[in-house]
Amino acid sequence: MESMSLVTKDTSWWVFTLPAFIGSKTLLDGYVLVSLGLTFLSVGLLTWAFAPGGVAWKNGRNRRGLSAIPGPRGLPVFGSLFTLSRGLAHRSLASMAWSRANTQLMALSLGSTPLVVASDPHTAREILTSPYFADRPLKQSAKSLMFSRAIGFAPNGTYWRLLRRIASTHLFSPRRILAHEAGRQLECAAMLRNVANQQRSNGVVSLREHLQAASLNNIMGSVFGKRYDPAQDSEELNELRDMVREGFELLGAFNWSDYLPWLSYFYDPFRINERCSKLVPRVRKLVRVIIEEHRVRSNNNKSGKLDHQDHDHGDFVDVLLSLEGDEKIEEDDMIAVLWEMIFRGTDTTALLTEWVMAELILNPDMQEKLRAEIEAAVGDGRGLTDADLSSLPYLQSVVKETLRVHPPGPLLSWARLSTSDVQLSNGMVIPADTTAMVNMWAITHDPHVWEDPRAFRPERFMESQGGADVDVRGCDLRLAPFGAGRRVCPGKNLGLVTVTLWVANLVRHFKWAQDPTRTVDLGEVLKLSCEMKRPLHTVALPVKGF
Ligand code: HEM
Repeated sequence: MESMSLVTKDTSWWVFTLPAFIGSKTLLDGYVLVSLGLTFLSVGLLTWAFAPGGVAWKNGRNRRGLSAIPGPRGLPVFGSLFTLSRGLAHRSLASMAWSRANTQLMALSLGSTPLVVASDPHTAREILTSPYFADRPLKQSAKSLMFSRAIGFAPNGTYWRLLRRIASTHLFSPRRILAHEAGRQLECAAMLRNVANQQRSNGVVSLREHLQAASLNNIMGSVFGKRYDPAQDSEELNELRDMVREGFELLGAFNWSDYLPWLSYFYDPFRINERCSKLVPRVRKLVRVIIEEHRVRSNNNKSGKLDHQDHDHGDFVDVLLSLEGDEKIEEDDMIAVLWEMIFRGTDTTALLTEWVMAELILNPDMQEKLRAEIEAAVGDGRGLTDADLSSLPYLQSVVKETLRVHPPGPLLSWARLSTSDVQLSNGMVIPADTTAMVNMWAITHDPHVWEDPRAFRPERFMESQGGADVDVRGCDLRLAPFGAGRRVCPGKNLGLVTVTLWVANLVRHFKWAQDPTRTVDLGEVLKLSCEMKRPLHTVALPVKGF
């Protein structure tokens, strides 16, 4: 689709035609280089001087509606690339929007890419729910890693709708989430045991490693029907972990060439292309083996060797393999879809749980209150189930407040792309082929939207204490950490139920306190998601009776 050419189109033609055109044998001719440099500089300066929003908004692109879209000029040629390429972009963009009073919409240039950022709930809703913003710009790394064929980056069209429908019915529907409850419980029990062992032997617990292991195994269970035992499957597990880590790095890395395509000829500090092309065959190999195992099992099943309960409790691979007719998808597409699920499902769940636990360690009174609520609900010593979670309002409020203060995707992780001019209710028009971001962090930290936004106060969501009843799943844009509209996160219910169950069990079984040698630090680092800069180290004292 044409709009997808934003960062992927081939721009190499000029390297070969330009020398001939200006009568020189080589591009490295001194005269040519100086002329090119001067032309480049003048065009850069001219467009910069006359374009609010920066170079990518030249020719009045930001003035198509009744009101112009305001924004900083940024630097010639680069625009605001430096603001987004390092540090905490959500915070820099929020400060910029607040100081310029550009919260509704702010125009920026990322090299040659025009970008708008919404930092208020109303405009955010208009963008996220518009059918003309149902595409995403495609980063080079995502394309190289096959994500253009997976749900998150596939362009809005028949193929994407088919994938969404299959995933909603067979992976994320309430019935399927319930069917995988046993797996969640299993991972949770293993995590609690490992935490207890580490506390016993080391006197402290590095919680992140336990959360990441549980998260990966949990998603592997629902998607691939495969759970790893670290003692027995260490080789395959290490390979999988290594691939996931490499993929995260590649997708999360800021690739300058996405915005300045000409840079790719001489500047690729992270060796993104080279690393992607090494990773893809490894992914294919691993996923193909698992698909083949499923094929063999399914053939045996057809000949009556396996029982039928597999159909109900089957995993996502079984589902994809069973598709027929128009719904049948190619093996490479299947690999892309399955691979994406591991990516999306693993880090978000682990890092959100880590943020919740960090806040509970810093607020022991809240931790105590939560433990008391859980005990009152399941004091008879039985295990907590998914069904118990909805009747624990304080637990729900703690998770919501964490999503507000530490949204895992502060810029909603994946931007949107306009496929035609979009008229907003404030009179601004966002032109076609514009990348749009919603700064959810700015919204959840805006004092006009939330009272005392920097304070961690779960009570603000307790209806019994006059708090607000906010649905975080995309209905209320004051707090929409899973996005909204047709591209809202399809894994939101699975993510929420997993995090809530794990937090409840972690608090029920242990009293969590600061490790005096490494106190809790709420510093952030923004990669693919926003995680704690320093992994959480903590003391976990077993609660009597468990
Ligand atoms: C705490 C957990 C999670 C958070 C905070 C989160 C957040 C998000 C956000 C902000 C988006 C972009 C939404 C938009 O553009 O409006 C997204 C998309 C997506 N998420 Fe999640 N997510 C979580 C868990 C999961 C899980 C567990 C899965 C699957 C196993 C998943 C799969 C996806 C997919 C496939 C998309 C792309 C949807 C599309 O483009 O059509 N997410 N997520």
